[in-house]
Amino acid sequence: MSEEQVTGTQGTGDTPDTTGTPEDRAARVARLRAAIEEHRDAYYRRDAPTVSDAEYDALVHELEALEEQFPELQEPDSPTQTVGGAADTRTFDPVVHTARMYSLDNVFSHEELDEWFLRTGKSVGREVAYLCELKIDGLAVNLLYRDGELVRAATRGDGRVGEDITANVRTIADIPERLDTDAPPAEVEIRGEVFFPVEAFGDLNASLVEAGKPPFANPRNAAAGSLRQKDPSVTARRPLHMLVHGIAAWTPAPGADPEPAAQSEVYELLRGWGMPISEYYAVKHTPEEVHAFIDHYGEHRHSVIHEIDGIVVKVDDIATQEDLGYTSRAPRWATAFKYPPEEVTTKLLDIQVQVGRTGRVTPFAVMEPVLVAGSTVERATLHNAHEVKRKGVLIGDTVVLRKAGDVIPEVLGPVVANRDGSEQEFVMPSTCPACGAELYEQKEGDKDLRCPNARSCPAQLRNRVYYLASRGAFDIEALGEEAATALTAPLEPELPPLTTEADLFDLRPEDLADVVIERPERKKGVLTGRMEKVAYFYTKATAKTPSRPRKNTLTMFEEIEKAKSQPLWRVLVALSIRHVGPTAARALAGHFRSMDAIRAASVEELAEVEGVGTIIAESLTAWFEVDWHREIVEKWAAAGVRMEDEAPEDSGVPQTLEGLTIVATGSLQHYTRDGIKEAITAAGGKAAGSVSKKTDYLVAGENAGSKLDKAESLGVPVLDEDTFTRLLQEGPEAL
Ligand SMILES: NC(=O)c1ccc[n+]([C@@H]2O[C@H](COP(=O)([O-])OP(=O)(O)OC[C@H]3O[C@@H](n4cnc5c(N)ncnc54)[C@H](O)[C@@H]3O)[C@@H](O)[C@H]2O)c1
Ligand SMILES: [Zn+2]
Repeated sequence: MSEEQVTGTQGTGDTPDTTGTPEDRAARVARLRAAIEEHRDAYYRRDAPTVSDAEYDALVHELEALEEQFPELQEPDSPTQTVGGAADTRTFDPVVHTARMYSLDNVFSHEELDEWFLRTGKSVGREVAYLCELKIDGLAVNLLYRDGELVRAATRGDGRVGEDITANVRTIADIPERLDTDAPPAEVEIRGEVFFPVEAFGDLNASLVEAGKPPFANPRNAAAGSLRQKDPSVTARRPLHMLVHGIAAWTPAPGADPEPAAQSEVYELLRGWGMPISEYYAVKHTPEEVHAFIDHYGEHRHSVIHEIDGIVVKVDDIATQEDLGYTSRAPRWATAFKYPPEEVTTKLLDIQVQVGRTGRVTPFAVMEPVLVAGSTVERATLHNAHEVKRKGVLIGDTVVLRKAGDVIPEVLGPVVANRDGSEQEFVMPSTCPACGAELYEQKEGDKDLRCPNARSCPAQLRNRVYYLASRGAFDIEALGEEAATALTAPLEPELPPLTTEADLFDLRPEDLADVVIERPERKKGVLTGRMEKVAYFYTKATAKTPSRPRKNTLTMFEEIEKAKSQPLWRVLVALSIRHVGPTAARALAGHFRSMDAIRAASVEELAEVEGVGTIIAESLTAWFEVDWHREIVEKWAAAGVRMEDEAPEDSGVPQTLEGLTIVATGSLQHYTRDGIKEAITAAGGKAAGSVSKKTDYLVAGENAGSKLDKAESLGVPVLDEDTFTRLLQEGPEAL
């Protein structure tokens, strides 16, 4: 990066700063151009960008806006007018492309896309069909076939001159040496994208780290770096794939296949020749259909094996493409709709460890807060010490952080080029940070380390208490994360109100009068960076009023009281027995109906219950063998927690769903996630979590995602909410 960090107006469509003197503007334009060229060099030549694509795009966007508003600043060799990249002719032989390779223009919103439709529609003068396809985030490659034989493969380079990577490309299994046709054209260039499957990325970085080599920041760089190797045997070991998306430089041969007249026909022809074609393209006839295609893949961006950064929209008819032509850097007949970025770079400030509910000690990344996919992220789990090593990240690194929609944020890899030598390797502690106990591996060679002090490690106890109050267990809303800390690990008194969850239902408000916790101080909701001590459950005494329980504390006690009559499956979940989540707990409660019966059952009897199995059965029996575990159940029972469910006959609910397995997905109007499962189970059905061939019905609400796709592909009947209600009331005959 240049001596001075040039950053752009992040995001899209922001107007650049156009105030200031013409000299200021010219200087800004010069700085932007220099920074963009530097980034291009790092990205295309070294396969190691130092900023995220979003940051790069923001620079380009600002430059474009300035050049548009002040035409006197335009230059033919500005990065806005040229295809990014240059052939590295010291490592590779240069290749002059027979037909130029272009970049693509971008739009960042549906409005901008509509403007593009309007522009193209106006130039063409009639309605046209559009071919929509996924924009593959990989490396552009040009394949030259002469008389049906692959004779040369090259990178894009600057669009005119690329790099000869023929030997490397021959190692990619997707790419045929010979076109599967008896009548090939005399010469044709086939263009496409080489990519690195997202799933294989973690393994590649792990093996690089192990060999003492720098890891890649993301799959796109892994593709480029793997292909642009001096030694093709290195490329051969990488799981590269290719998808092709265009032809150029077609020279006919007598009697050969005719040149296609539409982009969609190109794909049919290429498929017939044995070339790898994406299965996700479609011809659309109206802008509305194109918008819908874009929205669909915006939601299903991750069901594809490669990364996608957008959708490419192309005029389908090739004669019309030719009429529309090209600018100096991109076709006018196509544009790329860019999705909001999911990858950003940020600083890895520290790696800390946390102790979970079951004693697992996991490292997590503490990062400079950064906005990605709509939310601010500052932490991400790193799973275990082994995973930290595999990723090759060091404390102090700039890292690529990826957050996809609602998916948990993930640190992809380090930006090695930004290291200055001050970065530090993470060292996994050998003792528990919460209780000091020596950590152990549960099984020889386990990647996870655990704290053995299950009963009284404050961190484990706190997390169990937080969990037992959660929505899937007792559902005690007023007992959140902070209250769980205050009950089990307060600053004062030294002996916390709870030293085991067995005593939860025996707590009284007066036991909590002295509890003080320490927490980050906020002024008007904003963190001040200082810590403050607060009396947590009680108000502070003043000269006039004595200390008394806060409203929230009283609510917590009311909710704890109510929790005593929760159904058996919720009690089971609340016990934090490994592998016994809501689904298994429902199955167990449905079958045995009482805690005593579950406790008395043998491993075999437990394992026989549908949805339970040996692992859960063994985990249950082992759990009941521990004294302090049994004490929890006994103390809860003595305090009045209900330990059995009413018999199904007594429940009065007609068993309309007997023998049916039903999955619910999406948001429903009259049921919560748990509510619908309860309704299904109460009516004798099985509420399953995922769709399989055994699923009888899928109940789909609004924004149903992958489960709906799966059900449709397996032919599982899909019900809307009203139909489900009818099924519930009248049974399957009613449908
Ligand atoms: N982080 C950085 O420092 C840095 C530097 C330079 C470029 N970049 C990134 O690279 C991109 C710009 O590069 P670009 O000029 O190559 O443009 P582009 O990647 O936005 O679009 C052009 C390319 O898309 C490819 N493509 C993928 N799927 C396609 C399909 N289905 N049909 C047609 N083409 C398809 C083609 O190979 C074509 O060359 C931006 O995303 C930018 O953020 C990042
Ligand atoms: Zn511990």
